[in-house]
Amino acid sequence: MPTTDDVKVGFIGFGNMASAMADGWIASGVVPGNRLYACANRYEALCERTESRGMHACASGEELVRAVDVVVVAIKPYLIEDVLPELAGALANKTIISVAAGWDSKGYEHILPGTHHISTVPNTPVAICEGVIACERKTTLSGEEALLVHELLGALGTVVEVDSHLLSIAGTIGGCSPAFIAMVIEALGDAAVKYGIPRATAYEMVSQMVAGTAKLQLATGQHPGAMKDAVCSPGGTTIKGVAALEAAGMRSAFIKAIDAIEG
Ligand SMILES: NC(=O)C1=CN([C@@H]2O[C@H](COP(=O)(O)OP(=O)(O)OC[C@H]3O[C@@H](n4cnc5c(N)ncnc54)[C@H](O)[C@@H]3O)[C@@H](O)[C@H]2O)C=CC1
Ligand SMILES: O=C(O)[C@@H]1CCC=N1
Repeated sequence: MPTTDDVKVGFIGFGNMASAMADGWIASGVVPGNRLYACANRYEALCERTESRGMHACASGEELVRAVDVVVVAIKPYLIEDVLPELAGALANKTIISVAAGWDSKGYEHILPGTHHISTVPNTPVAICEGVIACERKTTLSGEEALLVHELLGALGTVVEVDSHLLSIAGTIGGCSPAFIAMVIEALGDAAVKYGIPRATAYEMVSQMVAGTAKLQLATGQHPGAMKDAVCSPGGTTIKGVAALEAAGMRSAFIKAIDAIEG
């Protein structure tokens, strides 16, 4: 059984999510580039993305699976049923980590019965080891494999284990919300630019403010409402902005965004 000292990890599909995971493993030192492998549908483009990271590019899924111990399934969810069954033989003795939204343990048992798999949904901040990785509690991994996978994923951020019926919403909150928060950063950046702050300075300020607010909540465990109240002086400036956000339906807009995905 491999350990993090010698494990070889391969990505089937090497787009945004897979490359973020590779960057996190390389940055953390947990899996160096020379133990990371990838295959994708456009080999030339793949080589550019792997070479810059010191990784191996494989010409086919078969070649990739044979080379590694742990296989990360990082293609679009609708491709999984086409791509994986052809690799079933080679995957039989491998540890499979799925990152595809909507693919739980039951789905994998259907297309790859008897294989060793775990279903997860990470997010793009894994690239700097600040991710959230939702993991289905139900897996078909052995105890040793589960320990290795948790060590690998733990290097990328906070691992949150959930029951099967919560994997979808946990994946949505962790996996999709970076897009929403990036929109918030862009919007506040636009507002800063409107009042004369240069764009680069605006994004630096806004992103640090978002990171600092989130870190404060994590460090203190404060209720977010109490954190908001602490900024709103009576008759002050912030409460005017809070009232404007409420009038614009900010809270229901976020809840509707989640409903649009989960509903
Ligand atoms: N982008 C994100 O923030 C997140 C993505 N995910 C999941 O990650 C998976 C990949 O998503 P993205 O990286 O965003 O997509 P992407 O479009 O950036 O990457 C997809 C990759 O799959 C490759 N590919 C296409 N057909 C292939 C085939 N037949 N064999 C091998 N490789 C093939 C493409 O060349 C590309 O490298 C999806 O299942 C998605 O649900 C999960 C959480 C967050
Ligand atoms: O938008 C998507 O389909 C993927 C799944 C989670 C985040 N991004």
